[in-house]
Amino acid sequence: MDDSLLAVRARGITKCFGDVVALDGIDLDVAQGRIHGLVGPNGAGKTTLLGLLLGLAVADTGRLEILGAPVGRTFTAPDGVAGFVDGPGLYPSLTARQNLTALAALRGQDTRTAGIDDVLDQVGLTDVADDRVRGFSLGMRQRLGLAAALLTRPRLLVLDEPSNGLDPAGKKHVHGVLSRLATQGTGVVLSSHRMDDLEALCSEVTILATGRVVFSGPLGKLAAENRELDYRLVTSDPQAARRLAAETPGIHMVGGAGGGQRGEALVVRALVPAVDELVARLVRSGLALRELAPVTSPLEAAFLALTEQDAAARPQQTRAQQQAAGR
Ligand SMILES: Nc1ncnc2c1ncn2[C@@H]1O[C@H](COP(=O)(O)OP(=O)(O)OP(=O)(O)O)[C@@H](O)[C@H]1O
Repeated sequence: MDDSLLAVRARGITKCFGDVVALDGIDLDVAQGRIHGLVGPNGAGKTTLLGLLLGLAVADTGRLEILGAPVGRTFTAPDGVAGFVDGPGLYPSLTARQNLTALAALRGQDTRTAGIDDVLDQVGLTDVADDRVRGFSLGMRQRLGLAAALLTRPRLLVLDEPSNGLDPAGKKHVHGVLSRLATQGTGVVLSSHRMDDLEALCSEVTILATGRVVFSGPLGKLAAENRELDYRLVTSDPQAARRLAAETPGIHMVGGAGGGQRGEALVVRALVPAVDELVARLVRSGLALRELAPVTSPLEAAFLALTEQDAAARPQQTRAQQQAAGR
């Protein structure tokens, strides 16, 4: 990838807290205009990594470049970066609008032209703009935090679990905002435990486990290359579909056509090319394919497999163990 188009370029990033190795040699590339998901079990290092991108902490070792500029060793948000970890910092006794006005004034922006009404509208908080934040739900605070970040017109947006507490309408607003920002060229890095959100939003993901990257790349690569998944198929002729599936190389029968819901679904385990071949055979035989979907999403399947493998192979190291291993 052309480095000049990278919003984030991290190489060999390590961060310890006392004896705990929170990040252990992280490499990460995030292109401008992409939404990049960070996923991993509790304690994997997601918040620590996001904190480094926001300038809330500095790495012990490694090289971090944000929007093409190397990050120094001071606790300052790199230019063009906005976002939050552990929830946005807001004044509870002020209204939503007053919070944004205060933040804009602190940054030296003209509060009349800062676009406060526009960002409130983008995150769907216009109706409660003059209510005090003290009474806001978690989801409303998250949306106001996003509005505050938008005011700075960031070129890199960093969000820790932005979907937390969002109702479906709030999620629609937040997803819309992030997708629009990415279309306009802003890089977005966000963490989440919600695989469905990540799949809906992100073009690429990094899976962290015990402070290390176990996968980083396009979501499609997880489905296409990594492993067999279970797929559920509904066709116009379940018995014929079952026969064809049994004859197709690389297809393993898991259940269905009798065992499936309402006796009509077939569940097979296969890699993507074998599923493609099965679909071609179904169509050639004149069967209608009415549904085809993975039973567990590719991201969830990869997440479980990769993080379980990692946990079995390598429990989280302490700094002393890491040094003893020569790293
Ligand atoms: N300030 C700190 N002091 C001591 N240890 C810390 C600190 N921050 C993080 N850690 C430790 O670093 C490791 C990574 O924590 P981090 O919060 O980055 O994980 P996470 O992936 O965000 O987890 P979660 O999904 O639970 O939010 C954990 O073992 C955690 O206990």
